[in-house]
Amino acid sequence: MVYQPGNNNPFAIPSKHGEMPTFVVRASKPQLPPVDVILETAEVVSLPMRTRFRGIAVREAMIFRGLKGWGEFSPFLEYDDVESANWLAAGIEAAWQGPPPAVRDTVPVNATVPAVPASEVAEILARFPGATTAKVKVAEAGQTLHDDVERVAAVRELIPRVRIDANGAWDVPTALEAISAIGDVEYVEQPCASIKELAAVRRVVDVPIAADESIRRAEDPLLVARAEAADIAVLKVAPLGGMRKVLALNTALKMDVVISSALDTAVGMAASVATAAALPMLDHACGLGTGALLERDVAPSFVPRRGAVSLRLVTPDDDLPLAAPDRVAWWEARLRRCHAILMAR
Ligand SMILES: O=C(O)CCC(=O)c1ccccc1C(=O)O
Ligand SMILES: [Mg+2]
Repeated sequence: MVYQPGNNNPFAIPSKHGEMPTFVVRASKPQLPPVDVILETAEVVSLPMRTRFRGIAVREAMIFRGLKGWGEFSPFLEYDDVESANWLAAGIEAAWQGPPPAVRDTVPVNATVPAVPASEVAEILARFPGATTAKVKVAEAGQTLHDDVERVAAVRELIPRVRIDANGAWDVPTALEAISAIGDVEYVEQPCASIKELAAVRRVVDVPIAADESIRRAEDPLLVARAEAADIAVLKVAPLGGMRKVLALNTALKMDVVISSALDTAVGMAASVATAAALPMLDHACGLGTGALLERDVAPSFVPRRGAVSLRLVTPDDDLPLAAPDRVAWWEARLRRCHAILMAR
């Protein structure tokens, strides 16, 4: 924490020229609420999806209330505790610090198209009214390049600006082949898994390359920029440890950014939208319309209207779709382990 200047410090002594001294006090780490305080208000929810996404048919999440509102803790089930601890830091920040100051109150969003057959594209896009950009999942396991080409073509007929996300599934030659087969796109998100491969693809193709996993799952989120491996940074608030962490990264990266959800519930989405709303510059649609992919949410979802979502605080509904007792116990144990990791950081 930084206190300055010393104007309201009763112990400050003005210099002989009359200025008050500036001094800086740094806490060793941000204040963490005790884990039992978090657990007092915590609920574990189980949210069915309208369409399977990233292999997920039911989204589980823990939400809890702090002094400034609600926070979400929802790392994907397969993530380890060290990675998941970032998600907890983000939830605690939302609940005990609240959002940073906004510079806009709506955020343009892309339609998010899971790896569905081309025949289902229109029905998915109808959930994102007014969207002028669509993000299409490609390179799904068990599917072919032909499936991707057909799906993207079906999207393009309805929404001209398309970005694709391969989630790191291609090697370099496959990425080059796929990018040329799929044709004109706004950008290609995470075509390959490693930073080296991203850089190799980027050197050869004209389309911009976006990095997602190479930032949010990396030891050092700045490596992508140093390696000149991407044009655009896709930043997710929970995996990167919170709203202020993402705003700091945005400054450090000196790249165009897109804020995207991690399949957040409305509670996590409020923090993601608040982050996008606080960016000094925002030139691209964000991936914050995924509430439209949930059958049920913890509060009214951030569903896009006229291609944008609106900034707002979220209070969960009274009748939450609660998870079964064994799942609640699993999430409580995970919360305790991740909290211990944050205490030790
Ligand atoms: O960016 C979007 O349109 C939606 C968010 C999204 O795609 C996503 C959601 C959960 C986990 C991973 C991803 C991803 O971008 O890879
Ligand atoms: Mg992605």
